Amino acid sequence: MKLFEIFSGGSGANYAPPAEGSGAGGEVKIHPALDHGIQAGSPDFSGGVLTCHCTSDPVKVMVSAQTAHNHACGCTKCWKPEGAIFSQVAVVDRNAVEVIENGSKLGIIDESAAIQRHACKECGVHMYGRIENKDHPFYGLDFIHTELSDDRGWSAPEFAAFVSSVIEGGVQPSRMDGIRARIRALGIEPYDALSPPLMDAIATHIAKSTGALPA
Ligand SMILES: N[C@@H](CCC(=O)N[C@@H](CSCO)C(=O)NCC(=O)O)C(=O)O
Ligand SMILES: [Zn+2]
Ligand SMILES: [Zn+2]
Repeated sequence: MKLFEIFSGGSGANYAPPAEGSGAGGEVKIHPALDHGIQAGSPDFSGGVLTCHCTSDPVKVMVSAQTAHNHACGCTKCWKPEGAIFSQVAVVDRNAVEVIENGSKLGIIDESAAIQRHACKECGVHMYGRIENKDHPFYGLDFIHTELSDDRGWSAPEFAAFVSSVIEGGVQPSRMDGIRARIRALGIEPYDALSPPLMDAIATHIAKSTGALPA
């Protein structure tokens, strides 16, 4: 199976957890779209419109396909809603992503990054992350945050990635046991990189490009 096949397979605007990230019930806050239980996706869902957080002239991006491999990501590069320590990010075929309004407000956060994040220069929200390197294992896929859409039915988060990286973002290392326990209680597994199937797929892509495995 090709990597592309494997990988294509409520707004957080007012979210403000306490500084230490514990809710009233004592739960660790992960992300507003996960904290009250993970919502299942709909098998017949076929996309929706992502809207940035600007109150006037928001950027709108049409995504005309269901997402795959939705996950919570603890890395420092993915966009997180105010107060959240994880992002929620999924992939979708780049051909299914189209900027439909106010695209002039978009700029690329870091042109040297593998995933070029096209963000609203006014509100800072990342509208889509695109890979331009054709040799990258994930070329052909865009990274999007489905919480930017009011549509319901997007694929559900399946795992938490780059969990240890939240420390790089300023989370106290002493909180990690609680964070991993909360992720497991939500019904998904915490990983310090991507999920094992995706890491295997990346390694397979590399092995085929180096010749360690037949192409
Ligand atoms: N410890 C680093 C990890 C950053 C990282 O490797 N992020 C991954 C996952 S992002 C979505 O799953 C990645 O592929 N990054 C490539 C890029 O961002 O261009 C940190 O926390 O910064
Ligand atoms: Zn905006
Ligand atoms: Zn990330």
